[in-house]
Amino acid sequence: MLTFEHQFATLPEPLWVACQPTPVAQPSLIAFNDALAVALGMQTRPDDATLAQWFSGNQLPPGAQPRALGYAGHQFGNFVPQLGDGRALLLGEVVDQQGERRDVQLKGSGRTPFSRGGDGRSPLGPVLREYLVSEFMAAVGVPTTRALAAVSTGERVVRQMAEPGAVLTRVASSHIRVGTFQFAAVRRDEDALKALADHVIARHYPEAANADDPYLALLEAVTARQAALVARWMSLGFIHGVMNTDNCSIAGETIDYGPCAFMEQFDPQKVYSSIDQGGRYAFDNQPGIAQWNLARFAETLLPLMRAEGDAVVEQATEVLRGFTARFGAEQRRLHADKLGLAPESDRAVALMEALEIQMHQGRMDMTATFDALTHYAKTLGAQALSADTSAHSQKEALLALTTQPAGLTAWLADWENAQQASQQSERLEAMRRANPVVIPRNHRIQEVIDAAVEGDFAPFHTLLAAVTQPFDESAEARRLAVPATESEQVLRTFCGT
Ligand SMILES: Nc1ncnc2c1ncn2[C@@H]1O[C@H](COP(=O)(O)OP(=O)(O)OP(=O)(O)O)[C@@H](O)[C@H]1O
Repeated sequence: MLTFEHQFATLPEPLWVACQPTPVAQPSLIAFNDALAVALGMQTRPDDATLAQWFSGNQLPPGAQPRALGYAGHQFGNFVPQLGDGRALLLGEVVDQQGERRDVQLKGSGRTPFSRGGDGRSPLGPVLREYLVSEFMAAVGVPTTRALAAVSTGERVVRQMAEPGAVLTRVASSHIRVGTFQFAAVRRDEDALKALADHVIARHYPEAANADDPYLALLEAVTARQAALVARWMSLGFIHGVMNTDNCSIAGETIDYGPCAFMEQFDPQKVYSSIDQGGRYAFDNQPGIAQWNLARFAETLLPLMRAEGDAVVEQATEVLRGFTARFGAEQRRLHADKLGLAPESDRAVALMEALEIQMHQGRMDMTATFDALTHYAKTLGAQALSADTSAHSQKEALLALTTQPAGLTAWLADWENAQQASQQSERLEAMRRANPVVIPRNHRIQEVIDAAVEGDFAPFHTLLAAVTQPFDESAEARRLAVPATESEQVLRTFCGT
């Protein structure tokens, strides 16, 4: 059993509202994440029917006290003072086997006081997308919310057309966002704001409590986590798609997988989301947007900070400026890993910039490029040891990915040079782990959703197995790793609300 606690209930009530889920017609379990359930402390697994009842919201798991959390947010730069959990309910918190607190939340469980005009529901497609992508992120070590369960409701939800409905159970270090702070700040409720900040410090950043100014230290800690997070996204070609302040997690986890996508052909200005018409959340804009979101966070904290007047603004600005250096340091480390270079290599950044130009000009698939480069590095290492001759064919495989082989050949010569000093097996291992074979490609997700809408969940389970073993080199993994052909490409993603 999961033992639910309610630390959030100690926060003042404008920040949350008690609310019950709305039962669904015919809950049926699509997926349950047994490994995560065990990590959360579930010792015996209830049967599927019970899990379907619990994780559709039809019956509450023992101890759960559902709450909708309030939050505000800048959406595409425009401030909305009240958003909140319009289709989600926090069941409670559990302490996992590591002693960490985790929120367990239903998403798609019916209307709440924050629903505005919405129906409180979620279509099946976005539930499967979030399940697949968040579990992939966890498998490659990117901080993320997790998927515990997906349940179909037996009801239809009406969007562009009627679609099957589903409920996702999501687990997070917490669901507190920059928007949660904005919600308290816009009400000028300093007590709620302070209670929230103290709660976050106690839960996520206890070391900040001992700083001269705990709230400045909180800003610094959240800035560090966001910088590290966005660097990880960039290293995988991940485009979040809707980096509003209400989707900027205070715990530094990826949250809200609505219109997200992994870039295939490398393009720094790539946008998938149909609602991101101005390209605000394009691939290369993501670090700057994260910093912008953190500035909105800083604004909410100013009244709590110790210094006053210009001094407090200067201090906060200095911390925000630090984002760039933190992001850069993390990115350098990740670049070195992706290229199979020693972490201290000063050539990683220049080589990566040059490779990005090659990938862009040569219309190269980003994931396939790094996968092929990893293979090539391995054969080069083997060649040095045993005169292996497959390096030639690995190089050919890499060159087959580009429309500009001359440019890539020249780049490879520079890279091989830099590589020579770094051929130890642990470097190759780090390179492999920085470069997954399988990612949840957009067209594969779409295939899974199309089959699931017709009642066939087998493709979902196949893809889930592959993306949660993303470094696997099996034939099935290789099949799912193949980039979309031109006709298969998914050019636009949708919020899925
Ligand atoms: N079908 C719906 N019914 C009611 N409210 C909704 C619905 N879809 C979205 N919302 C609300 O609209 C706002 C923005 O939606 P958005 O898609 O960013 O969030 P979400 O995907 O529902 O939630 P999260 O950020 O927790 O993953 C949120 O307040 C959300 O609760």
